[in-house]
Amino acid sequence: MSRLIVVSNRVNPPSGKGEESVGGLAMALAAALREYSGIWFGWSGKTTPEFTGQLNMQRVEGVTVATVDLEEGDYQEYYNGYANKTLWPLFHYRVDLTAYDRSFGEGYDRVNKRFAETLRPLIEPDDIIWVHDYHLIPMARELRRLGVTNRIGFFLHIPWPAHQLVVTLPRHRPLVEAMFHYDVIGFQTEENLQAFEGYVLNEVGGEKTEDGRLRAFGQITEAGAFPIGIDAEDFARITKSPRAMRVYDRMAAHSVFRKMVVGVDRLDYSKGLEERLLGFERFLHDHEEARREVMLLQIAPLSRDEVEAYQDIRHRLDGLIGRINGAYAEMDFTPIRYLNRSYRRDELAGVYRAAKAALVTPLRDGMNLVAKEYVASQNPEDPGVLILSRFAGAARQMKEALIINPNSPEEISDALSRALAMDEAERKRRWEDLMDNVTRQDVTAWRDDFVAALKGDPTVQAANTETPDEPAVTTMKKALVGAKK
Ligand SMILES: O=P(O)(O)OC[C@H]1O[C@H](O[C@H]2O[C@H](CO)[C@@H](O)[C@H](O)[C@H]2O)[C@H](O)[C@@H](O)[C@@H]1O
Ligand SMILES: O=c1ccn([C@@H]2O[C@H](COP(=O)(O)OP(=O)(O)O)[C@@H](O)[C@H]2O)c(=O)[nH]1
Repeated sequence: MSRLIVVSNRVNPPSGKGEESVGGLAMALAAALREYSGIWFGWSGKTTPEFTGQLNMQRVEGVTVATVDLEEGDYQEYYNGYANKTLWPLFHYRVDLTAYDRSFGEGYDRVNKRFAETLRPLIEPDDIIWVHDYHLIPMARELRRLGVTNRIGFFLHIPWPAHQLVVTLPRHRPLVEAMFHYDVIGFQTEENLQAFEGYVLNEVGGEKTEDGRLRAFGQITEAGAFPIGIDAEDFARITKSPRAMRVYDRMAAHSVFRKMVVGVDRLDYSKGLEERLLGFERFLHDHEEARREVMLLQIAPLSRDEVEAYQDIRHRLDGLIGRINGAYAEMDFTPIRYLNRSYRRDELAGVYRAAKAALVTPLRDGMNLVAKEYVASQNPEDPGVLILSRFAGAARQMKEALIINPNSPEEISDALSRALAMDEAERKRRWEDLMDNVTRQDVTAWRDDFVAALKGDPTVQAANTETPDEPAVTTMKKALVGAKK
């Protein structure tokens, strides 16, 4: 059996203690690799004065984890720079925060080359290689330059933005050209896929082949939508763990005669935290009767805190929360509890279960796994209500959530009052539908669909020839779904 080599900037080996670092990508890959005896390669999270290229190898629960340190300058230009000051804001529609600095692009290319050179000796002829996210778009190009002919796939965890935004990047063309060195490219949603196709067809004169693949820059690649999921089974298990139960009991005891609403997000401007708080403030303003009754617990661990835009949002949130609590707190009641630390997944599961509603209100989000985790930890007999931004990738699947526009404080306020007043029958009906989706489209389905596409499953290719008008990846996924029944 061929090995799976997963490559991502953030590497997060499962410790078995639920103490993994925060972020959906690392959570999902830890779960996806659990059943593969593969290799997980990426950044160690540490920096050194000079790049050594030395591999740190460890074996964790059947997975070989291989990491490399970054040189301090590379970390600044590649991670803080091109990845998080250029691509992240631009791909989340924040041109106003996007830095177009040439040195960042150079650092980005340099690190991708260094990663490829460090990984190269580990690759065996039958391995399949799966590269993740915006930090590593040029990885396949660099590996091909080193003579790697293995199948290589790429999955973008964040949105692919509209054509007009992509072209604001001074070197957008080489970036997209680099993507054509992959055999398969995956996006979170059909909308992201269409935006990518729109760029390829309209900006660089690319075309669709008869079997639905994309041809441009003299290369052919296969692009598809593969919505990521959570490990729903494992989440259900941790929800019943002693630690989750203890947290649930504590939170439930605190909220006797009160209703708790929860938010859990990295402290990131894309998560719509300010807008959420303004919506909550509006709710308190409009619903006098709820003022001593409803509290918001917002967990927001710090993220990318060397980047100015993250420091700015942190300061703004501190001010806003102070203002709202100052206006609406009582001597024995504070409406917003705000925590800048991270919690273990089992602790989160207990908190989610105790919350009558969850506010997931990003302004843009690739997927948002918190939305799925909230659903997976509910009590089927008394489930809470998910309030979800239409701009999260998750909204494409989770149609029975209360879908809102996060830019509107009134919509957030109205959704809150509707959620907190919703009768049990409606809550159950909505939850069952959401849970069905979270369970069916879980992380295993995501991994298996992508890996099957990357392997170019021959039975699926036969299916393609029968329906030439359909994109190959779509046909492939249909065949796989059929096979699983
Ligand atoms: O690695 P960091 O810089 O600390 O950031 C954490 C991760 O944030 C982003 O997560 C994305 O992936 C999730 C899973 O697909 C998805 O649900 C979410 O919408 C995305 O924002 C980032 O894309 C990852 O690379 C980071 O590791
Ligand atoms: O204190 C925290 C806050 C968040 N998370 C996890 O971080 C992930 C966040 O993923 P999501 O897709 O929602 O957003 P991202 O941070 O990747 O943009 C989820 O699995 C959360 O359970 C965590 O483990 N502890």
